[in-house]
Amino acid sequence: MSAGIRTYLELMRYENCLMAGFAAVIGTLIAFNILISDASGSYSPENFPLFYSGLVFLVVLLISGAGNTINDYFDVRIDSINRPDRPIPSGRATLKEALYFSYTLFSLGTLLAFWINLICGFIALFNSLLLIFYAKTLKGTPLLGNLSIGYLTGSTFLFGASVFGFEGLEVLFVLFLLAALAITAREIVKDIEDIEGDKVEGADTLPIRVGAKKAGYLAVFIGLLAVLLSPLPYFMQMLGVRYLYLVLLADMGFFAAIYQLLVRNNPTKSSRMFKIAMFFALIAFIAGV
Ligand SMILES: CC(C)=CCC/C(C)=C/CC/C(C)=C/CC/C(C)=C/COC[C@H](O)COP(=O)(O)O
Ligand SMILES: CC(C)=CCC/C(C)=C/CC/C(C)=C/CC/C(C)=C/COP(=O)(O)OP(=O)(O)O
Ligand SMILES: [Mg+2]
Repeated sequence: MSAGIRTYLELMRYENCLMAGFAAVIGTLIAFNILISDASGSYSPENFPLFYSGLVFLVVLLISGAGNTINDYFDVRIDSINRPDRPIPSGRATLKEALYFSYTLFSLGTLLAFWINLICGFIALFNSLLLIFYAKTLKGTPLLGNLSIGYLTGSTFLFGASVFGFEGLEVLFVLFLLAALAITAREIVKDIEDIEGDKVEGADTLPIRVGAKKAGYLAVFIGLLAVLLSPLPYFMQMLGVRYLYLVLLADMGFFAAIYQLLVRNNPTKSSRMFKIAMFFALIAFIAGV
């Protein structure tokens, strides 16, 4: 029986896609907010690009969904050990269905991105190719794979800001950096969580290369760096004081994630706490506009 809608949504990991799309629109909002206060006066409050913001959301939703799907396509063997309940190893979706679905999403997302402007189009094209390269090859490269996902997720903010061309890109670099650091730390924690299945499969991840303890210390260092830099958007006057109060809540979540990893030696709970903290950080970004 062919895969149903629910299975395709599961393949996309639609919750991640919604969060990524939301982050991209926040990037558009924050860039616009900064550019309208710019002395040149080339932007005014009444001309917020609502239609293009919808396109930004849709492009990121499609391309991140494509990235999750192609990831499961190439991970079928390792997932049959670590995640046997996922759509492909469980038999609810075939490899061919997943591959065609992924390429359809990549193509649609990239075409829509070029509709916005050339910078958006080239970011979408580059990210699509990187997601395929990650799933096929890069994932098995210690740390480089983690950094790729960090860049890709952080790039959602840059993508949203690139609705305004290059000037949008430079104002959102700090948010890109914060997200990239937080996600990279979480990706290392996820590799610590998957170390047994990865060993059986002969994968070459950072925890397998240097040991779970040292990999954990690196994840903690990167996570703490993100927390230390988190007040920057306020002090750089990109976001208001509401951001500062709420991001301190998110920072407590990051500390809880670090506690779960270092003290309780629980990478599963740590990974989940990282994700909750990132969600609060997203809320902080929007509250700070
Ligand atoms: C310190 C500070 C203020 C950090 C900012 C953190 C922040 C706002 C991050 C944004 C993260 C974001 C845009 C997430 C979207 C969801 C997503 C695509 C995450 C990447 O997930 C890849 C992961 O491997 C999926 O795994 P799983 O969640 O287990 O399915
Ligand atoms: C900005 C634009 C146009 C696109 C960005 C698209 C985004 C947000 C990509 C980054 C996040 C993402 C969707 C990554 C997909 C690849 C993925 C699931 C990586 C993690 O996979 P594994 O390392 O295999 O771990 P699990 O499969 O166990 O989660
Ligand atoms: Mg995978």
